[in-house]
Amino acid sequence: MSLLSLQRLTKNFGGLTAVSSLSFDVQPGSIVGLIGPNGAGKTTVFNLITGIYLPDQGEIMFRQSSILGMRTHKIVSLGIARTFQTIRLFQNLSVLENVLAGCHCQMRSGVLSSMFHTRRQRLEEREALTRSVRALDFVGLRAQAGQLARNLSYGNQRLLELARALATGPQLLILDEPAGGMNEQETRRLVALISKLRDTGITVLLIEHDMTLVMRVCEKIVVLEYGSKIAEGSPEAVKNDPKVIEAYLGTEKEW
Ligand SMILES: Nc1ncnc2c1ncn2[C@@H]1O[C@H](COP(=O)(O)OP(=O)(O)OP(=O)(O)O)[C@@H](O)[C@H]1O
Repeated sequence: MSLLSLQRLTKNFGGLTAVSSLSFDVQPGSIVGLIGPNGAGKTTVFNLITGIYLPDQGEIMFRQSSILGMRTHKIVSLGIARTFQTIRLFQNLSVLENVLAGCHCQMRSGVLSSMFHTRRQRLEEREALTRSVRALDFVGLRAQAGQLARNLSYGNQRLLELARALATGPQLLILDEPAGGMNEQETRRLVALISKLRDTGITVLLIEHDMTLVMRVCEKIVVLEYGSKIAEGSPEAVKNDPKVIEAYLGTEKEW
């Protein structure tokens, strides 16, 4: 049974159809890549899944239930976390504080509990701290927990975003160009981390222009062009698909 199922999703922006009747499934425990030329609609798909946009048509099922129309924080609490194409960190907060901020939407205590610092709130804070430290450990940034985010290298800032998403305890992790701006060594480390994530039972859906990374880590690849799916299958099958080759050759820019 699928963990995530997109069914005939369509999103228009004025006269432009950014995503057109798109359907695909993500199986639990898999690593799926969403690729396509610039402007193909990949980020829009992520924004639809995470509740930033509402589709004009279609359905989004997570664990067999519709998440259509839900607010982003509700979707996160159900077990979907994401990172963004451009780094979105609190640069003047510490590495640990950045991860803790990501846990915030999981907390149930209200304003009154915060004001009076109730037992429940203290418990939730301690749990958030444990999860945050564990996430930093996972990405290899525990030793830098006290540093300001802005003092981390670019590659480590990307890993910090990954840790922040991980600390929410997701079943599905959505990564928008996780290797963007990384050097070769950082990319290799990321590939190992993504495989390690899957080994812990987390399902990964990623957008990535680095084809070597995509081909190396993904079991399934979905290819978009002008908002429509033109291919879906194993890296080998997709690489040799004439429609994909044509779309790839037809674009001047790197995927
Ligand atoms: N909020 C918006 N309003 C209007 N048009 C938008 C909006 N978001 C995206 N688009 C348009 O929808 C199309 C798909 O954009 P999207 O960012 O999803 O593509 P992408 O495949 O992620 O591209 P890239 O690889 O460059 O990040 C583009 O033509 C884009 O200009």
